Amino acid sequence: MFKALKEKLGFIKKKAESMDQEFTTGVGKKITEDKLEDFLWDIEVALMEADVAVDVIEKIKNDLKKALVGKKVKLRADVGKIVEDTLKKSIKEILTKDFDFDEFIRNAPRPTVIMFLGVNGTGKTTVIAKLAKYLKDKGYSVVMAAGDTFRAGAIEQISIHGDNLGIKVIKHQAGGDPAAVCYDAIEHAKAKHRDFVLIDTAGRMQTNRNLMEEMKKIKRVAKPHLTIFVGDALAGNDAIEQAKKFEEAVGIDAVILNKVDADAKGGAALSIAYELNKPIIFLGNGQKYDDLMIFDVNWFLHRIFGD
Ligand SMILES: Nc1nc2c(ncn2[C@@H]2O[C@H](COP(=O)(O)OP(=O)(O)OP(=O)(O)O)[C@@H](O)[C@H]2O)c(=O)[nH]1
Repeated sequence: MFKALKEKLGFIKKKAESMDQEFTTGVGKKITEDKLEDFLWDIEVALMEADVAVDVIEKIKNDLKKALVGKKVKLRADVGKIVEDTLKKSIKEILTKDFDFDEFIRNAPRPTVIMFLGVNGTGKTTVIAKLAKYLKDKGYSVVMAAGDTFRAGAIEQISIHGDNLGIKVIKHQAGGDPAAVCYDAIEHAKAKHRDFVLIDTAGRMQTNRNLMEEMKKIKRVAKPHLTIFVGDALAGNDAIEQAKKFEEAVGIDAVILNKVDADAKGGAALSIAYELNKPIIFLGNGQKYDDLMIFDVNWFLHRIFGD
Protein backbone atom coordinates (compact mmCIF):
# COMPACT_ATOMS: atom_id res chain seq x y z
CA MET A 1 0.00 0.00 0.00
CA PHE A 2 1.35 3.46 -1.01
CA LYS A 3 4.77 1.89 -1.68
CA ALA A 4 6.07 4.34 -4.29
CA LEU A 5 5.00 7.40 -2.30
CA LYS A 6 6.81 6.10 0.77
CA GLU A 7 9.95 5.39 -1.24
CA LYS A 8 9.92 8.77 -2.95
CA LEU A 9 9.46 10.69 0.31
CA GLY A 10 12.35 8.72 1.80
CA PHE A 11 14.43 9.58 -1.26
CA ILE A 12 13.62 13.31 -0.93
CA LYS A 13 14.62 13.33 2.73
CA LYS A 14 17.93 11.54 2.06
CA LYS A 15 18.67 13.85 -0.82
CA ALA A 16 18.05 16.91 1.38
CA GLU A 17 20.32 15.53 4.11
CA SER A 18 23.11 14.90 1.67
CA MET A 19 22.83 18.31 0.05
CA ASP A 20 22.68 20.78 2.92
CA GLN A 21 26.23 21.99 2.20
CA GLU A 22 25.49 22.46 -1.46
CA PHE A 23 22.38 24.52 -0.76
CA THR A 24 24.30 27.01 1.28
CA THR A 25 27.97 26.80 0.32
CA GLY A 26 28.73 26.26 3.98
CA VAL A 27 27.50 25.95 7.54
CA GLY A 28 26.13 29.24 8.89
CA LYS A 29 25.13 30.54 5.45
CA LYS A 30 21.60 31.20 4.26
CA ILE A 31 19.87 28.91 1.77
CA THR A 32 19.17 30.71 -1.49
CA GLU A 33 16.37 29.99 -3.93
CA ASP A 34 18.57 29.38 -6.97
CA LYS A 35 20.52 26.75 -5.07
CA LEU A 36 17.29 24.83 -4.48
CA GLU A 37 16.32 24.58 -8.13
CA ASP A 38 17.77 21.13 -8.87
CA PHE A 39 16.46 19.75 -5.60
CA LEU A 40 12.94 20.99 -6.32
CA TRP A 41 13.11 19.46 -9.77
CA ASP A 42 14.09 16.11 -8.24
CA ILE A 43 11.12 16.39 -5.90
CA GLU A 44 8.80 17.10 -8.79
CA VAL A 45 9.93 14.03 -10.70
CA ALA A 46 9.83 11.79 -7.62
CA LEU A 47 6.29 12.81 -6.67
CA MET A 48 5.07 12.53 -10.24
CA GLU A 49 6.34 8.96 -10.31
CA ALA A 50 4.20 8.28 -7.23
CA ASP A 51 1.09 9.55 -9.06
CA VAL A 52 0.86 12.84 -7.18
CA ALA A 53 -1.03 15.45 -9.23
CA VAL A 54 0.79 18.54 -10.54
CA ASP A 55 -1.14 21.02 -8.35
CA VAL A 56 -0.26 19.07 -5.23
CA ILE A 57 3.40 18.98 -6.24
CA GLU A 58 3.32 22.76 -6.72
CA LYS A 59 1.89 23.23 -3.22
CA ILE A 60 4.52 20.96 -1.70
CA LYS A 61 7.33 22.71 -3.60
CA ASN A 62 6.07 26.14 -2.50
CA ASP A 63 5.81 25.01 1.11
CA LEU A 64 9.37 23.71 0.93
CA LYS A 65 10.63 26.95 -0.64
CA LYS A 66 8.95 29.00 2.09
CA ALA A 67 10.44 26.79 4.77
CA LEU A 68 13.97 26.70 3.34
CA VAL A 69 14.82 29.94 1.52
CA GLY A 70 16.59 32.37 3.83
CA LYS A 71 17.15 29.73 6.52
CA LYS A 72 20.61 29.63 8.08
CA VAL A 73 22.02 26.14 8.30
CA LYS A 74 23.69 25.61 11.65
CA LEU A 75 24.17 21.86 11.70
CA ARG A 76 24.53 19.13 9.14
CA ALA A 77 21.23 17.33 8.59
CA ASP A 78 19.29 20.48 9.53
CA VAL A 79 17.95 20.63 6.01
CA GLY A 80 16.84 17.00 6.10
CA LYS A 81 14.85 17.67 9.25
CA ILE A 82 13.27 20.87 7.88
CA VAL A 83 12.35 19.08 4.65
CA GLU A 84 10.79 16.12 6.44
CA ASP A 85 8.80 18.33 8.83
CA THR A 86 7.58 20.50 5.97
CA LEU A 87 6.54 17.51 3.87
CA LYS A 88 4.58 16.11 6.81
CA LYS A 89 2.92 19.46 7.48
CA SER A 90 1.96 19.98 3.80
CA ILE A 91 0.51 16.49 3.49
CA LYS A 92 -1.36 16.77 6.78
CA GLU A 93 -2.81 20.10 5.65
CA ILE A 94 -4.01 18.55 2.38
CA LEU A 95 -5.68 15.61 4.07
CA THR A 96 -7.16 17.20 7.18
CA LYS A 97 -10.81 18.13 6.69
CA ASP A 98 -13.40 18.98 9.26
CA PHE A 99 -15.62 15.92 8.94
CA ASP A 100 -16.05 12.95 11.23
CA PHE A 101 -18.05 10.09 9.71
CA ASP A 102 -18.87 8.40 13.01
CA GLU A 103 -20.14 11.68 14.40
CA PHE A 104 -22.20 12.15 11.23
CA ILE A 105 -23.86 8.74 11.53
CA ARG A 106 -24.69 9.37 15.18
CA ASN A 107 -26.29 12.75 14.59
CA ALA A 108 -27.86 12.70 11.11
CA PRO A 109 -31.68 12.64 10.85
CA ARG A 110 -33.28 9.21 10.26
CA PRO A 111 -33.59 7.58 7.90
CA THR A 112 -30.17 8.81 6.86
CA VAL A 113 -29.80 8.66 3.11
CA ILE A 114 -26.35 8.13 1.60
CA MET A 115 -25.87 8.23 -2.15
CA PHE A 116 -22.83 6.72 -3.86
CA LEU A 117 -21.39 7.97 -7.15
CA GLY A 118 -18.57 6.81 -9.37
CA VAL A 119 -17.78 5.30 -12.73
CA ASN A 120 -18.17 1.61 -13.52
CA GLY A 121 -15.83 -0.79 -11.91
CA THR A 122 -14.41 1.47 -9.19
CA GLY A 123 -16.00 -0.83 -6.63
CA LYS A 124 -19.08 1.18 -5.72
CA THR A 125 -21.34 -1.79 -5.11
CA THR A 126 -18.69 -3.58 -3.05
CA VAL A 127 -18.10 -0.42 -1.00
CA ILE A 128 -21.83 -0.06 -0.32
CA ALA A 129 -21.95 -3.64 0.95
CA LYS A 130 -18.88 -3.02 3.14
CA LEU A 131 -20.39 0.16 4.56
CA ALA A 132 -23.72 -1.59 5.13
CA LYS A 133 -21.86 -4.15 7.22
CA TYR A 134 -19.95 -1.40 9.03
CA LEU A 135 -23.27 0.23 10.01
CA LYS A 136 -24.95 -3.07 10.87
CA ASP A 137 -22.01 -4.02 13.09
CA LYS A 138 -22.56 -0.76 14.97
CA GLY A 139 -26.16 -1.78 15.61
CA TYR A 140 -27.89 0.31 12.93
CA SER A 141 -30.55 -1.02 10.57
CA VAL A 142 -29.84 -0.59 6.87
CA VAL A 143 -31.70 -0.74 3.55
CA MET A 144 -29.89 -0.78 0.20
CA ALA A 145 -31.41 0.70 -2.97
CA ALA A 146 -30.48 -0.99 -6.26
CA GLY A 147 -30.24 2.32 -8.11
CA ASP A 148 -28.03 1.00 -10.90
CA THR A 149 -30.92 -0.13 -13.07
CA PHE A 150 -28.88 0.35 -16.22
CA ARG A 151 -26.82 -2.81 -15.80
CA ALA A 152 -28.92 -5.90 -15.02
CA GLY A 153 -25.90 -7.54 -13.36
CA ALA A 154 -25.68 -4.69 -10.86
CA ILE A 155 -29.13 -5.44 -9.40
CA GLU A 156 -28.19 -9.07 -9.01
CA GLN A 157 -24.83 -8.15 -7.49
CA ILE A 158 -26.29 -5.91 -4.78
CA SER A 159 -29.03 -8.49 -4.10
CA ILE A 160 -26.36 -11.12 -3.44
CA HIS A 161 -24.62 -8.76 -1.01
CA GLY A 162 -27.98 -8.14 0.66
CA ASP A 163 -28.55 -11.89 1.08
CA ASN A 164 -25.03 -12.43 2.41
CA LEU A 165 -25.37 -9.63 4.94
CA GLY A 166 -29.01 -10.08 5.85
CA ILE A 167 -29.87 -6.61 4.58
CA LYS A 168 -33.02 -5.71 2.65
CA VAL A 169 -32.47 -4.57 -0.96
CA ILE A 170 -35.17 -2.50 -2.65
CA LYS A 171 -35.08 -3.11 -6.40
CA HIS A 172 -37.08 -2.71 -9.60
CA GLN A 173 -36.57 -4.34 -12.95
CA ALA A 174 -33.51 -3.57 -15.06
CA GLY A 175 -34.11 -0.46 -17.15
CA GLY A 176 -36.47 1.07 -14.59
CA ASP A 177 -36.28 4.60 -13.20
CA PRO A 178 -33.54 4.65 -10.54
CA ALA A 179 -35.11 7.66 -8.80
CA ALA A 180 -38.27 5.59 -8.28
CA VAL A 181 -36.23 2.79 -6.70
CA CYS A 182 -34.67 5.29 -4.31
CA TYR A 183 -38.07 6.78 -3.47
CA ASP A 184 -39.40 3.31 -2.63
CA ALA A 185 -36.33 2.48 -0.55
CA ILE A 186 -36.74 5.67 1.50
CA GLU A 187 -40.49 5.06 1.96
CA HIS A 188 -39.69 1.51 3.07
CA ALA A 189 -37.09 2.80 5.56
CA LYS A 190 -39.57 5.34 6.94
CA ALA A 191 -42.34 2.76 7.31
CA LYS A 192 -40.06 0.21 8.97
CA HIS A 193 -38.04 2.76 10.99
CA ARG A 194 -34.74 1.79 9.40
CA ASP A 195 -31.73 3.98 10.18
CA PHE A 196 -29.88 4.12 6.85
CA VAL A 197 -30.66 3.97 3.14
CA LEU A 198 -27.59 3.32 0.95
CA ILE A 199 -28.15 4.16 -2.69
CA ASP A 200 -26.20 2.40 -5.45
CA THR A 201 -26.10 4.24 -8.79
CA ALA A 202 -25.05 3.51 -12.33
CA GLY A 203 -21.56 4.37 -13.44
CA ARG A 204 -21.43 4.57 -17.18
CA MET A 205 -18.66 6.93 -18.21
CA GLN A 206 -18.90 10.30 -16.59
CA THR A 207 -18.78 12.05 -19.97
CA ASN A 208 -22.21 10.61 -20.73
CA ARG A 209 -24.55 13.51 -20.07
CA ASN A 210 -27.55 11.27 -19.38
CA LEU A 211 -25.72 9.71 -16.49
CA MET A 212 -25.31 13.11 -14.85
CA GLU A 213 -28.97 13.95 -15.50
CA GLU A 214 -29.90 10.62 -13.90
CA MET A 215 -27.70 11.38 -10.88
CA LYS A 216 -29.25 14.84 -10.53
CA LYS A 217 -32.73 13.36 -10.61
CA ILE A 218 -31.86 10.77 -7.95
CA LYS A 219 -30.40 13.56 -5.83
CA ARG A 220 -33.55 15.69 -6.23
CA VAL A 221 -35.81 12.80 -5.27
CA ALA A 222 -33.72 11.14 -2.56
CA LYS A 223 -32.28 14.33 -1.00
CA PRO A 224 -29.29 12.44 0.39
CA HIS A 225 -27.75 13.63 3.66
CA LEU A 226 -24.37 12.58 2.32
CA THR A 227 -23.14 12.04 -1.24
CA ILE A 228 -20.01 9.94 -1.51
CA PHE A 229 -17.75 9.62 -4.53
CA VAL A 230 -16.11 6.21 -4.79
CA GLY A 231 -12.74 6.54 -6.52
CA ASP A 232 -10.38 3.86 -7.68
CA ALA A 233 -6.86 4.47 -6.34
CA LEU A 234 -5.45 2.65 -9.36
CA ALA A 235 -7.01 5.16 -11.75
CA GLY A 236 -4.56 7.88 -10.65
CA ASN A 237 -5.28 11.23 -12.23
CA ASP A 238 -8.29 9.81 -14.08
CA ALA A 239 -10.02 9.35 -10.74
CA ILE A 240 -9.62 13.07 -10.08
CA GLU A 241 -11.07 14.04 -13.44
CA GLN A 242 -14.03 11.71 -12.83
CA ALA A 243 -14.60 13.12 -9.36
CA LYS A 244 -14.51 16.71 -10.65
CA LYS A 245 -17.21 15.92 -13.23
CA PHE A 246 -19.47 14.43 -10.54
CA GLU A 247 -18.72 17.33 -8.21
CA GLU A 248 -19.63 19.90 -10.88
CA ALA A 249 -22.81 18.17 -12.00
CA VAL A 250 -24.17 16.61 -8.83
CA GLY A 251 -22.06 17.69 -5.85
CA ILE A 252 -19.95 15.47 -3.62
CA ASP A 253 -19.56 15.66 0.16
CA ALA A 254 -16.87 13.05 0.73
CA VAL A 255 -14.69 10.43 -0.92
CA ILE A 256 -14.05 6.75 -0.39
CA LEU A 257 -10.80 5.74 -2.03
CA ASN A 258 -11.02 2.13 -3.05
CA LYS A 259 -8.59 -0.64 -4.02
CA VAL A 260 -5.72 0.87 -2.04
CA ASP A 261 -4.52 -2.72 -1.44
CA ALA A 262 -3.65 -2.91 -5.13
CA ASP A 263 -2.29 0.66 -5.38
CA ALA A 264 1.48 0.57 -5.32
CA LYS A 265 1.85 4.29 -6.00
CA GLY A 266 -0.15 6.05 -3.34
CA GLY A 267 -0.41 9.57 -4.73
CA ALA A 268 -4.14 9.30 -5.45
CA ALA A 269 -5.15 9.98 -1.85
CA LEU A 270 -3.24 13.26 -1.77
CA SER A 271 -4.32 14.32 -5.22
CA ILE A 272 -8.01 13.65 -4.79
CA ALA A 273 -8.20 15.33 -1.38
CA TYR A 274 -6.36 18.42 -2.64
CA GLU A 275 -8.12 18.80 -5.98
CA LEU A 276 -11.62 18.27 -4.60
CA ASN A 277 -11.04 19.75 -1.17
CA LYS A 278 -13.26 17.02 0.29
CA PRO A 279 -12.59 14.60 3.11
CA ILE A 280 -11.53 11.02 2.38
CA ILE A 281 -13.61 9.10 4.88
CA PHE A 282 -12.71 5.47 4.17
CA LEU A 283 -10.17 3.40 2.30
CA GLY A 284 -11.28 0.19 0.63
CA ASN A 285 -8.47 -2.31 0.95
CA GLY A 286 -9.69 -5.63 -0.42
CA GLN A 287 -12.62 -7.63 -1.64
CA LYS A 288 -13.96 -8.87 1.70
CA TYR A 289 -16.73 -7.11 3.62
CA ASP A 290 -14.38 -6.12 6.41
CA ASP A 291 -11.83 -4.59 4.05
CA LEU A 292 -12.87 -1.03 4.82
CA MET A 293 -10.82 1.29 6.99
CA ILE A 294 -11.78 4.66 8.42
CA PHE A 295 -9.29 7.09 6.90
CA ASP A 296 -7.04 8.52 9.56
CA VAL A 297 -4.54 11.22 8.61
CA ASN A 298 -2.01 10.28 11.29
CA TRP A 299 -2.17 6.63 10.28
CA PHE A 300 -1.54 7.67 6.66
CA LEU A 301 1.44 9.88 7.64
CA HIS A 302 2.87 7.07 9.71
CA ARG A 303 2.43 4.70 6.79
CA ILE A 304 4.18 6.91 4.24
CA PHE A 305 6.92 8.29 6.48
CA GLY A 306 7.44 5.00 8.23
CA ASP A 307 7.95 6.37 11.74
N1 LIG B 1 -8.37 -5.14 -4.89
C1 LIG B 1 -9.57 -4.66 -4.62
N2 LIG B 1 -10.61 -4.93 -5.43
C2 LIG B 1 -11.83 -4.43 -5.12
C3 LIG B 1 -12.02 -3.61 -3.98
N3 LIG B 1 -13.33 -3.24 -3.97
C4 LIG B 1 -13.92 -3.81 -5.04
N4 LIG B 1 -13.02 -4.52 -5.74
C5 LIG B 1 -13.27 -5.29 -6.98
O1 LIG B 1 -13.50 -4.38 -8.05
C6 LIG B 1 -14.42 -4.90 -8.99
C7 LIG B 1 -15.54 -3.91 -9.25
O2 LIG B 1 -16.34 -3.80 -8.10
P1 LIG B 1 -17.89 -3.41 -8.16
O3 LIG B 1 -18.33 -3.23 -6.77
O4 LIG B 1 -18.60 -4.34 -9.04
O5 LIG B 1 -17.77 -2.01 -8.91
P2 LIG B 1 -18.89 -0.96 -9.28
O6 LIG B 1 -18.24 0.36 -9.28
O7 LIG B 1 -20.12 -1.16 -8.48
O8 LIG B 1 -19.16 -1.35 -10.76
P3 LIG B 1 -20.51 -1.27 -11.52
O9 LIG B 1 -21.47 -2.14 -10.77
O10 LIG B 1 -20.12 -1.81 -12.86
O11 LIG B 1 -20.88 0.17 -11.54
C8 LIG B 1 -14.88 -6.22 -8.38
O12 LIG B 1 -14.16 -7.26 -8.98
C9 LIG B 1 -14.53 -6.11 -6.91
O13 LIG B 1 -14.31 -7.34 -6.30
C10 LIG B 1 -10.88 -3.32 -3.14
O14 LIG B 1 -10.94 -2.60 -2.12
N5 LIG B 1 -9.69 -3.88 -3.52
